[in-house]
Amino acid sequence: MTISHALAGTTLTTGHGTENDFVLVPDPDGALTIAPEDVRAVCDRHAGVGADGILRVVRSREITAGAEVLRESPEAEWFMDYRNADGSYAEMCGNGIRVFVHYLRAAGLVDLPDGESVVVGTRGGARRVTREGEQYTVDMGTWWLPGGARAAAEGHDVVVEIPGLDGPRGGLRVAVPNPHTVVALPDEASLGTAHLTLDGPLAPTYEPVPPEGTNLELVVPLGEGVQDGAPVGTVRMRVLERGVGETRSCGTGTCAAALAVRTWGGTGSPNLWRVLVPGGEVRVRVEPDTDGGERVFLTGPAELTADVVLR
Ligand SMILES: N[C@@H](CCC[C@H](N)C(=O)O)C(=O)O
Repeated sequence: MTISHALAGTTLTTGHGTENDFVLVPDPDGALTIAPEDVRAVCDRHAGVGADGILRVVRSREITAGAEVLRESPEAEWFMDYRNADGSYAEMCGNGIRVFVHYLRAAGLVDLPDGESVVVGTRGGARRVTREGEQYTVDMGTWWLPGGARAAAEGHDVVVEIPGLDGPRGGLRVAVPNPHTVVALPDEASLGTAHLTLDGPLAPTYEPVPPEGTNLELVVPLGEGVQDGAPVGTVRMRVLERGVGETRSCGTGTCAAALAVRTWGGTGSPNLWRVLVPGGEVRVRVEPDTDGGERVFLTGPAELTADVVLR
C-alpha cells in the first residue's frame, strides 16, 4: 500500500453497517484532497486497511456539493463524502450514512439522544437520520423507476446475463437515487450459484448497458406475514456493488430490492420489508410523499470497530 502524504499520519476509524464496511476519514475543515489511488490504497484488503469504501467526514460548507445541500437544508452541518473502494464517487450510501452518524456521535460532533435526528449532506441530497436505540432510521428520500410506468407494468427494463445462472433474466432498474438493477431468482439455491464479480469473463452483462453503471441485486422473495398488525414482506438478497464488487450488504440496494419486489407484487403489496443480506438484516419502509410520490426509509445497525493511524 502506498498512502499519499495527504493521509499519512491521519487517524482513521473503521466501522460497518451489516458488514458493509468503511473507513472514516476525519476532515472537518476540508483540508484533505484524497486522490482515487489513495482511496484504493486504503480500501485494499491485503495491502491497506481494507473496506468497501471511505466516508470523509467534512463540514458541508467546506465542499462544493455540501454548499448546494446547505441551500436546501441549512441544518446539514456535516457532509458524508462517500467514495467506493475503486475511488469513484456515489450519490448515496444507506449503510454508510448510519455508520457516519454513529461516528459523529462517538466523536462528540453531534449530540443525538434516542429518538432525535440529524440531517446529513450527501451527493444525493440532504438525508435525515433518526436514532432508535442502537439502530438508525434514514429517510432515503423519494425513489423512482428510470424505466417509468412501462417498466413497472412489464416488471423489467433491462436484460441481465449472470454467469452461474441458466440464461438471461429480466432486471428492473430502481433509483434511490443511485442506480440499481434488481433481478428476481426463484429460490435460494440459485442465489448461491450466481457469480458476482465486476470484471473479467464472469462479470454480468446488461442490455441496454446502464449509462451511469449500476449496482446489481439478486433477490429471492420469501413471502409475506404480519408484524404489529401490518403486512410485512421478506426478501433475501445478494449484491454486486458498482465500484466495489460483491459486498455483504448495501443499504440503497436493500431499498431497491424491497421496492422492486413490491412493484412486482402490485397493489396491496406490503409497505414494510425485512431484507436479509449475508451481513445481517435491515428494514425498509415505504410512505406516501406530499407530492404524490413515495419516500423510502431504511432502518439498521451501525458499528465502529477500530481506530487506525496510517504510516
Ligand atoms: N454500500 C452502499 C452503496 C454505495 C454506493 C454504490 N456502490 C454505488 O456506486 O452506487 C449502500 O449501503 O447504499
